[in-house]
Amino acid sequence: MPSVGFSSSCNFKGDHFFFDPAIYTVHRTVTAADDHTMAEASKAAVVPWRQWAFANFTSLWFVLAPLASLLAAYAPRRLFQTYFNLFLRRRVLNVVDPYATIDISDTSSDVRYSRYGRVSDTDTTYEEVKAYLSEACLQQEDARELRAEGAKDGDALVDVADEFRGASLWWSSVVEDDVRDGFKEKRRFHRLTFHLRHRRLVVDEYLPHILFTNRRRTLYTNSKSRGRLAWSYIDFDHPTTFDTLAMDRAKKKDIMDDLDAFRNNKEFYRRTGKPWKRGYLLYGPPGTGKSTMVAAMANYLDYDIYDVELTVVKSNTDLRKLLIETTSKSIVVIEDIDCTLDLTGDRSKQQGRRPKNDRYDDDKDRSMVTLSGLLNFIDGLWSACGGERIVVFTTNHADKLDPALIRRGRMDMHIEMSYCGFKAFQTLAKNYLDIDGHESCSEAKLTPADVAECLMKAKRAAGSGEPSTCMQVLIRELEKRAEEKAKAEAEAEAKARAEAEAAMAEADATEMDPDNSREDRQDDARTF
Ligand SMILES: Nc1ncnc2c1ncn2[C@@H]1O[C@H](COP(=O)(O)OP(=O)(O)OP(=O)(O)O)[C@@H](O)[C@H]1O
Repeated sequence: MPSVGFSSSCNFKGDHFFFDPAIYTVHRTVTAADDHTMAEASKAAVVPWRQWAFANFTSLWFVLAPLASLLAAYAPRRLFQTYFNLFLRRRVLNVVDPYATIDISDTSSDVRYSRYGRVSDTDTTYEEVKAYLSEACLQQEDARELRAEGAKDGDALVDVADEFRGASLWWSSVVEDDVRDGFKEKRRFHRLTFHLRHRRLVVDEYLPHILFTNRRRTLYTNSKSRGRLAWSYIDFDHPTTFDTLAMDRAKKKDIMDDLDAFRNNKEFYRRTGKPWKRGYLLYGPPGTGKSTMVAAMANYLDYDIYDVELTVVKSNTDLRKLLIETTSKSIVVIEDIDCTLDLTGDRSKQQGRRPKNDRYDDDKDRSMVTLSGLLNFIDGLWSACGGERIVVFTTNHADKLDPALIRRGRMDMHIEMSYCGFKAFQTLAKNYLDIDGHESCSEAKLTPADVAECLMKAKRAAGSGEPSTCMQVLIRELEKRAEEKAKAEAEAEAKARAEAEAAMAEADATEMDPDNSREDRQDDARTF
């Protein structure tokens, strides 16, 4: 959560309100020219006033004193204090100083705690505001660049006046000493000052405007450091968009419409009692763009990505902890889910088959996340926390997954990523060679990754980038790839056929001469 706090500051000086009636009276009565007259006049004015005050104070005291002691005895002290703090003081202060400030602190040195203990810090609000201020500074000629006291060398901080819908706002950078548990640290924050009457505008519109337009997407991944599982993160800066994604246009539009419907229908989800989340299963052969699709989704929705590495998650509880720490407006991805874990629940079947990127030798380091743990992760009670979340599984073999894992409702949309068709080829030709509406397309089953590689080669080989030369190289390259692929497939097929024939021949031999084979088995037994 962004650390945004309100404070109303006030330079209240008591002497502004100091009032001495005696002196006031004396000055008003100084009209005579000589000292004697002045002294007489002052005596004449002061004495009756003092007498009046003394007489009234005494009688007032007799009235107020019992009232005060009654109040002190019976009035609830807290109520009194609250009333004073919330009402009287605020009223007075607002008249004296009608400006409010919001501090957005740099939390990089702070530590956040969840109910499970210390967690990684993931608040990037400070950096987003800084990006906004740097931009504003470039645009405003009168914005002063200054270094706040205590800032590190080379760290230019800004003092910027801004305007939003007619409201004037001022930003300044502040560095303060912060003493916690006996340790002194520098606390850095951006301070926004504005008139109190713009409070709603600032909170509801201005700050979201800054944080949204300067929001940098983040790619998180879970890792283990010193035995503790936490999200680590980097800026997510993937250039893929739905425009550059090569796939059938109608299919692409379907996906974009579905994402729009998800994003814009918060109210619908609330009304129908459904948690605001959606699951996508991306399946297809390697190199058909499953990971690329996730990047395109994140860029389209402007969401962060949480890339879950299941092999380092030891238990269902750890998985749940990770889930709780994800924020809304995010895509949680589990890639190659079929090879990451044994999700059948029968671990004995998995002996000898290690996960793709298993780095651990001991069984104690193996992930014990179960199918039910994963199902809970997707749509258990915890999964609804935060809302506006998308879950994506990618796999090369959808048929290997447990049907419970991918049933509609969990994985709402199943998207097949397939070989490069005509439209996909055109998109790639446009992306790589800047050629529009090219007619040729390989008949072979090439993945977009294969085609992309050919296009890169064609561009390199053509050197000058002349489209016609490029195309010749490309067509040659595609044909070569297609031949290689056909050859590899034919070889694989021939091998599989030979193996099947050998197995059938062995079975026939056993059937025709059962005694012989029994003798063989007895011989084997004697040898042992
Ligand atoms: N549909 C596509 N549109 C544009 N580029 C693509 C597409 N598919 C693949 N590519 C290119 O091929 C590369 C590999 O694609 P990607 O990693 O997305 O495939 P994948 O299906 O996730 O593969 P794997 O199953 O092995 O993880 C990408 O970097 C991208 O350049």
